[in-house]
Amino acid sequence: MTERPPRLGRTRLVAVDGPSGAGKSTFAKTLAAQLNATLIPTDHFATWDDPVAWWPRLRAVLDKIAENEEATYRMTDWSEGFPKPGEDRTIRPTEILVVEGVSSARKSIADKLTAAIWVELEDADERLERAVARDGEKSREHLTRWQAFERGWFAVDGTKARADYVVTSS
Ligand SMILES: Nc1ncnc2c1ncn2[C@@H]1O[C@H](COP(=O)(O)OP(=O)(O)OP(=O)(O)O)[C@@H](O)[C@H]1O
Ligand SMILES: Nc1ccn([C@H]2C[C@H](O)[C@@H](COP(=O)(O)O)O2)c(=O)n1
Repeated sequence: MTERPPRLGRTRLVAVDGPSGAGKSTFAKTLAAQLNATLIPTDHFATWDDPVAWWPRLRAVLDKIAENEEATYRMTDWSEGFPKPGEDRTIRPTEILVVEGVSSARKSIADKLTAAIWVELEDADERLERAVARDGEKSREHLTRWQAFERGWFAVDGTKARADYVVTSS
């Protein structure tokens, strides 16, 4: 990854995208630790009612990092299994920034990405069961709705076709 050039100012921005339950968060945590990178999960912005339209708030953070400035945002808190406003988080300029979550590799950020990684697991039922096992049975309805939404999003955005790497979960 460090052989590829930075495209967000001095920062190498790496996006880990793919459908819910495929293993993005798990993969991205390991990747960020190995690269000594800062990790921003899009869960810090998304809520059930706002799956992707929060983007301007994350984009504002990325724009500050591109200017080599620190940036602060209010995290969504999922600790009780539902989204509520959480604490502020400040991100400092960094050599490598990993952004992980559905829509993190969206078309509008493609020219700033050092790498787009697509994490997938073909079996949609298995993905749903993994996500329900993670979040609890009460989340099944939300997750089912979310997975239907993201299918449409990915089809329109064409995310996978732009990926530099495809990681297949097993
Ligand atoms: N390779 C794997 N094999 C089995 N289970 C896995 C694997 N990778 C992740 N999981 C588990 O599957 C669940 C979903 O993984 P994870 O949260 O990383 O996916 P995600 O793509 O980030 O999902 P979401 O978009 O819903 O946040 C978690 O409970 C995780 O521990
Ligand atoms: N513990 C969590 C965290 C997030 N979610 C929601 C947030 C999104 O609506 C959706 C997918 O998140 P992404 O992979 O895009 O970061 O899941 C949740 O239900 N439980």
